[in-house]
Amino acid sequence: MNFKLNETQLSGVFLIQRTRFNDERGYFTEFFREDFFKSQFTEINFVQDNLSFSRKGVIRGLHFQKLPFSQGKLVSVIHGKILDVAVNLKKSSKDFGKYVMAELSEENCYSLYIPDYCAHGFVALEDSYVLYKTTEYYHKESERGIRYDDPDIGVKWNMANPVISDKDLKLPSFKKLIKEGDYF
Ligand SMILES: Cc1cn([C@H]2C[C@H](O)[C@@H](COP(=O)(O)OP(=O)(O)O[C@H]3O[C@H](C)C(=O)[C@H](O)[C@H]3O)O2)c(=O)[nH]c1=O
Repeated sequence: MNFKLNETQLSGVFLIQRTRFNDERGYFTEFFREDFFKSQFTEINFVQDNLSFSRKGVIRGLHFQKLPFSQGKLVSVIHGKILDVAVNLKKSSKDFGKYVMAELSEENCYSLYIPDYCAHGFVALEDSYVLYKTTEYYHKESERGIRYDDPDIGVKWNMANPVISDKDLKLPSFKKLIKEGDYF
């Protein structure tokens, strides 16, 4: 099998190492195999693929969709390098409010599986094309998020003067999100 699953310090979030076959022409790598995922995760069914391009310095996130439209995500980098972040929003979890960060790049062939009870975001360390599969369709009305620089979550983005959308700059704090009951 061309995939190796590694646990992270956040329960339910997994780093997947993809095999890359290099030769004089370039390289080949499998991005996704249903049999591998079904063998590791029982209820996983991806329904949508997304591609976003981010210039160096862009931060997108921290986003999630509320139940019943919550989305598990399999995040990969086709070209470039990102620091990918998942934040546990499951109230009953020992990891509630904690985050994990993983470097995903074309070079390291890592993908990150993020369960649907996590918020997701990333910073582009280089111009990057990010391809990710989701286990639920986009549902605009269910979109929620937390400010990228929330002090209670404390993500260390290591990016001076990041480029962030107006929409993301208006996202609530983690404390406000909890008050509104927007957690799992
Ligand atoms: C996510 C999404 C967006 N759109 C439309 C809505 C906007 O007109 C435009 C840009 O959307 P947005 O600014 O929300 O894109 P991102 O900031 O990259 O949002 C994503 O970034 C973080 C990191 C995520 O994990 C989520 O998938 C998602 O929230 O694409 C769609 O038509 N379908 C979609 O699935």
